[in-house]
Amino acid sequence: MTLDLSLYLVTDSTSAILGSRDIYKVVEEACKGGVTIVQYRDKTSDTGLLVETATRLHEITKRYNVPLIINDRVDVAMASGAEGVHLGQDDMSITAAKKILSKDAIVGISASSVEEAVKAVEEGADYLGIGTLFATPTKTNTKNIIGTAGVKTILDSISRLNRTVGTVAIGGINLSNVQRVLYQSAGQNKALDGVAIVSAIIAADDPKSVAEQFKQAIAIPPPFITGSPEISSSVDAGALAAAVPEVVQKVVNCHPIVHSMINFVVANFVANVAISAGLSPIMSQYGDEAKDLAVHRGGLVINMGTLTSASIGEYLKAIKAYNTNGNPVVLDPVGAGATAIRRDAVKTLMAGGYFDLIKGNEREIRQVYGNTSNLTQRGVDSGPSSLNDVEKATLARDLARRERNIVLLTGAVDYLSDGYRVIAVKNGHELLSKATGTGCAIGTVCGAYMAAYRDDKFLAVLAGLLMYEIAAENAAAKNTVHGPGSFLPAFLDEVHSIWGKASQGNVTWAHGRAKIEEIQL
Ligand SMILES: Cc1ncc(COP(=O)(O)OP(=O)(O)O)c(N)n1
Ligand SMILES: Cc1nc(C(=O)O)sc1CCOP(=O)(O)O
Repeated sequence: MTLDLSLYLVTDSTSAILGSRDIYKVVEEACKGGVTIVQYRDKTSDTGLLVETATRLHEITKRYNVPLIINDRVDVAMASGAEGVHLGQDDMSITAAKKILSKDAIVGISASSVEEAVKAVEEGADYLGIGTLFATPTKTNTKNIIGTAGVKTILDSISRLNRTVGTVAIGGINLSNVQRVLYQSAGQNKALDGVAIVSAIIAADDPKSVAEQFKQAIAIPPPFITGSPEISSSVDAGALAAAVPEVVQKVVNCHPIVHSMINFVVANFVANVAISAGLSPIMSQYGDEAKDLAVHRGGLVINMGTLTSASIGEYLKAIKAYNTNGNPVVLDPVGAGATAIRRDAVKTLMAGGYFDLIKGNEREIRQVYGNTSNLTQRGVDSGPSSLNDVEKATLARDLARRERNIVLLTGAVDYLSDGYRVIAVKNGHELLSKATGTGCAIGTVCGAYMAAYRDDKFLAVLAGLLMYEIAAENAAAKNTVHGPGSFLPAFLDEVHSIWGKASQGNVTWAHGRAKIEEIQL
């Protein structure tokens, strides 16, 4: 049997995951759905039952030409005729297992650090189970949560050894993060060979269908090289505009928490916008606090406007907490190209976690993307544009496609993309650019919108943006508004007025107001 690690199913017989279902049926359905290797992992049964279950599982997996691996127990692998074992760092050594097992037996081992991985490869492991990728309720006593950045470091280290070894990541992988796990963890010369999944398949109502969906997600061609045929790039601007009021209503009814690690110049204004919009803001720069805050299904905003020597470490702690809890994170790379410190900060943050939304002006987005030829940035203001409309739309699309996220490139016209769909949003008012904080507040609003409306992040960001920019248009139209000083309070009033209407189910505020255009690239 060939070793195909691409979709590696690890079983779990506990009531929390398997429940009252039949493990044999679940494994058989998963094999039908296309899992390529199965590990029988049972931490509590006695040896007799382990051998009996493994033997029956092996009869099933053989029918699908899928290798069966036994967790921890070389004796059970031998007694059941399974194709191999998976060892933990505290189990028998690879050398000892290889001595006992047949010469073509598969021996895999867990690795959570470069040292463990290198040692395992040198000892002749057939594959590594690299983790813990993300925190997971399936196994809470894990050593080290390493994220995609940790997996990438391990892959880079073992690729230098010039030895053949398979690799899978394990821990918290599900259908919504599997593609970015594969993309973000890829090292320079070595990518993961697959993903190991427990609860997302074993606890699923329909394991076959979920396995099929994993197969599809894993098979999507790498973005950037070719457009993905599975994902539509066409936009129905009218339908998007029509969907916005309902999203705004859902968000205001949900009153999501939004944690802003925001610059001190604008913190007060941004908090006022958030409160006026019916959101629940907290402005905390203390990364360790994020552990407690990240459990509330809110969003996090990283705004680099007033970096200090301590900021990056604090940001990384908070990003990790929100990524681990599956809650959205926004990067607002304020002044990204202005100094060497900020340029490095962008790289560190991009490698250290996942951003659901990157929001910035043209120069900031170019800096994040790495399109920096002839790019100068003197301070944190946007400066004159050097790209035409199509180039801006392309930049937003390409960054979103590369990062598998949403990109909002702000300016007189905003460009919003999820890597496939691209729209231009022509709402807003010039007065928004005449005061500090008005751009930063968009990041906070959109972070909260993505947290409260999870069906479509692209639509969530669009809804937050339109609510904000229509409020600005309403404020600017007031005859009491003569400039930035009178605009800001009027703007807060208008945000609050839309909140009031939306919370009563009144959608008239949005009628005929969205100025959205599809961009075909
Ligand atoms: C594919 C894969 N990777 C890692 C593990 C974890 O194994 P281990 O460290 O032995 O921990 P337990 O599974 O024994 O709790 C795995 N089982 N499979
Ligand atoms: C069995 C196991 N080993 C891990 C490790 O980090 O070594 S994490 C894990 C459980 C993974 O479960 P799920 O896919 O449900 O998150």
